Amino acid sequence: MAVEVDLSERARHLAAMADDILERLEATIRARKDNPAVRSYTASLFFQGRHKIAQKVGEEAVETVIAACSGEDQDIVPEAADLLFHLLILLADAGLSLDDVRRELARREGQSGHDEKAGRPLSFRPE
Ligand SMILES: N=c1c2ncn([C@@H]3O[C@H](COP(=O)(O)OP(=O)(O)OP(=O)(O)O)[C@@H](O)[C@H]3O)c2ncn1[C@@H]1O[C@H](COP(=O)(O)O)[C@@H](O)[C@H]1O
Repeated sequence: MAVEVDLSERARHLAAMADDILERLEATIRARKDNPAVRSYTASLFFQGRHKIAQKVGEEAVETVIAACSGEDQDIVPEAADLLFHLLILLADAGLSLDDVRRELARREGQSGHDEKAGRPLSFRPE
């Protein structure tokens, strides 16, 4: 019983930490968008525009896949961080935020992916 309490406290702690850094990073990214700094990588991506940002998201996603399929499991972590960072930039470029994604995930909460897929019109189910 005591172990269960410890585990759930640890899970809450880890979730709070994750929220924190994502919130801070999102705020930094928004600040770079509103006030571009000369030596800012983020600002340089906003300057290059949507296609470049989307391309970076694609590259980082592929690098995450490669790490998942060929490296040590720990190698996924830095690639996942790159992917999340660039995804936040893409959201910000589109005037969207983590809250929009949170709302979408909350909307889906409790609905099995299998059930959702089975409920799609046939035209959305190629296989
Ligand atoms: N979390 C990150 C972060 N993760 C990855 N990167 C950068 O993302 C780039 C992606 O790596 P790549 O090798 O794919 O990129 P590249 O080859 O340089 O780019 P391309 O020329 O291929 O487009 C690297 O330059 C990384 O340093 C990041 N750059 C910034 N941040 C955060 O954003 C904040 C603001 O950074 P600036 O906007 O640079 O001030 C920082 O304080 C950090 O908190």
